[in-house]
Amino acid sequence: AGPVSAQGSWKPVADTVREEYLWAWRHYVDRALGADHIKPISGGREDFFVEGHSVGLSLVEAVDTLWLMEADDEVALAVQWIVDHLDFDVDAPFQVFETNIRMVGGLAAAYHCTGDSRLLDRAKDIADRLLPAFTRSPTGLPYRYVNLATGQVSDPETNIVEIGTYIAEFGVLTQWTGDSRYYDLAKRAMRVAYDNRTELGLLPHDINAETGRWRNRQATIGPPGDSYYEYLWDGYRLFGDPDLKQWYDTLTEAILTRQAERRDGLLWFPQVDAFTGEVLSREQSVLAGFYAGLLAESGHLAEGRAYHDAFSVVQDRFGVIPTFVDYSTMTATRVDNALRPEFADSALMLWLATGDEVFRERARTHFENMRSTSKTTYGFASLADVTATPPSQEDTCPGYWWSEQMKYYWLLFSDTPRLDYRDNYLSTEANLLRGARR
Ligand SMILES: O=C1NC[C@H](CO)[C@@H](O)[C@@H]1O
Ligand SMILES: [Ca+2]
Repeated sequence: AGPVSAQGSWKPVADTVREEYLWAWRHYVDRALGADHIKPISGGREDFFVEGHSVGLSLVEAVDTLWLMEADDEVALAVQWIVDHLDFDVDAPFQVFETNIRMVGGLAAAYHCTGDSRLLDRAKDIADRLLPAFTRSPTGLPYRYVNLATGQVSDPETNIVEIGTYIAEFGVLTQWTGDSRYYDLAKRAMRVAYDNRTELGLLPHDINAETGRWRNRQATIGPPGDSYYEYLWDGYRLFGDPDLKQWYDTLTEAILTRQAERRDGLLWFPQVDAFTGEVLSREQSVLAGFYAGLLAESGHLAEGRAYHDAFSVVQDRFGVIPTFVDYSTMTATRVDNALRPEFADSALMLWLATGDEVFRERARTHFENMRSTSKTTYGFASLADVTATPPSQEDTCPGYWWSEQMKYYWLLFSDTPRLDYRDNYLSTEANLLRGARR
């Protein structure tokens, strides 16, 4: 069971999370089975990776969430669809980073939860189709796209997220198949970026895969820097690799020394010039909210709490956190929000690290505000303008919704027996790669 708490008071919220999820899932099955996305307002279908060819993205993202919710009939339906219909022999370029965290991760998590080796076979199949992006790169930094059928690679103008967010999914594949190529290729790419850190110990975020040279000067813990740092720590936590911990600690020390700023008692992480430390922008992406959880789990609990406190002020002010907020004025500089899960992600991490009820309260507000603004005819919709009255919706639901926030809420409120609350691992896409209790 989770940290000791008044379980009874949270059960009704957990039940509502599960009801809403299964309600949305039934509409997806009835109207968009096999589509990457359902269009929640019109009930239509939408492709994500390649226009005109879906690969069942939302279904793959949903399997471990359904399993944790003990919706075993739905799990069986999803697994059967994967076995019968999921085919990666697609003659088109797929984005390597997105395909890894969503499809490799989703299938690996489905295997971890169900033990069905056909799912591991599929995870290996898609991972193998991504490898040319790494093996055909002169530096080991992967190209951004690979054609899943021909292995043709393209677009070296990449960033540290898209070269550095593989070690969790590739590492468990190495563990589960015995093939060390996956781990070695993922780690090699991370090393190239680390070895090119500036004298201040900071990393710019854009890099060229063919030359290994930086393409910009700005450092950020938000996109497209965020999950590079996340996966250094995660790789150490999952596989005990001391290199990854040393790289993480070195970079995090520099971030906390040179990139953290307190304003009106709140902790923020502005964008800075990686070579001089000059503050370039005080905008915070809603995606940067994950960093509060990463700091908390990696030995910087005070800073993790403080950064979540800062984002909690934003949630209280706007209801739903805008995609970009300038913290020097507390104004939204981008007013949309594509059902972003990061505030709930770090609320779960902080609750697991502290048992402090405030993080469940904040996650409940996140859930209630999402329900009241995003729920529509056939599911939950991204928001075009969180500042409008009422907030305006878009006819799309991102694949990560099926894997992330609803799973975070469920784990926070249900105390499900299917999770080992003391030893578990959720990837940056909330794919459960450790801690399933069958
Ligand atoms: O790491 C990620 N970045 C963007 C998405 C959520 O905002 C999601 O794909 C994942 O959490
Ligand atoms: Ca993430």
